[in-house]
Amino acid sequence: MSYPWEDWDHITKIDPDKDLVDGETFEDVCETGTDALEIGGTLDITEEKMERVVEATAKYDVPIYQEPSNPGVVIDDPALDGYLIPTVFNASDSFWITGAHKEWVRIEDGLDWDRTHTEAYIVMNPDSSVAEYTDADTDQSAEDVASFARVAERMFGQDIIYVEYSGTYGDPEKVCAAHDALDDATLFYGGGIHDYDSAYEMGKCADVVVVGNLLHDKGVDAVRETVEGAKDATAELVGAE
Ligand SMILES: CC(C)=CCC/C(C)=C/CC/C(C)=C/CC/C(C)=C/COP(=O)(O)OP(=O)(O)O
Ligand SMILES: O=P(O)(O)OC[C@@H](O)CO
Ligand SMILES: [Mg+2]
Repeated sequence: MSYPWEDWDHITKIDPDKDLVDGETFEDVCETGTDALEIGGTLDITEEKMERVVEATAKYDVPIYQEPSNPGVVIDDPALDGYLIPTVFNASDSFWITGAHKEWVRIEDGLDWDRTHTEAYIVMNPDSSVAEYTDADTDQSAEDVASFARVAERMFGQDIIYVEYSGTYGDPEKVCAAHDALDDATLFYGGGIHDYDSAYEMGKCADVVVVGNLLHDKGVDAVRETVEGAKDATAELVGAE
């Protein structure tokens, strides 16, 4: 089975609780060259805020995926290409591994399984909201991260492994270790990507880099630079094969 993210280099993550930079529009976001939009955040997300972003982005030619942080914010909108449902492999509370998922399946009838996919998160920044929220054990060596990645792919059949440093730039050695541990799964990296060089460096390790805060803090020109960094990293890797 092949999946769209196998061809992506760059995702822009839009936090529905945050504004775009003054004067910028969702059309500008879609014109950065990013391969997909992921809509989600950890704090203060509501269905209404989600709907607003989906409505504003649906008419452009970039795929849009909802990334819900809890079952209560999932929206049913045909404009969505799909749902990327996190599961946190290093959460201390099993609610964030399978518990929330069980609740979701219990309360919703008729889930659209064809559009529902999971992301196996390894949460690495202890100061992020997502680490606090899921009580993640972020003290993981490169070997630990690689082992989590391998477990996620080989034992739990995950197609997306996500090394998450939300809010801070991570350790490329750990991200590369995760990549080396995978056979076919796609490695997402997110956290602190802020310019061409950081996107290029992480793009050399991860298959897809995810850019979040930069969009809301610095705007679309800064995001475009990260798209270029991520694409150049992939082009060089392909050229070297
Ligand atoms: C079963 C369903 C439908 C949902 C459960 C989904 C789970 C397990 C969520 C766990 C938390 C998680 C991994 C959320 C994804 C979104 C994310 C990482 C947002 C970024 O978080 P931060 O940047 O730390 O938060 P803020 O930007 O909101 O401060
Ligand atoms: O906001 P930043 O630090 O870019 O992180 C992106 C994303 O991985 C957050 O879930
Ligand atoms: Mg954030």
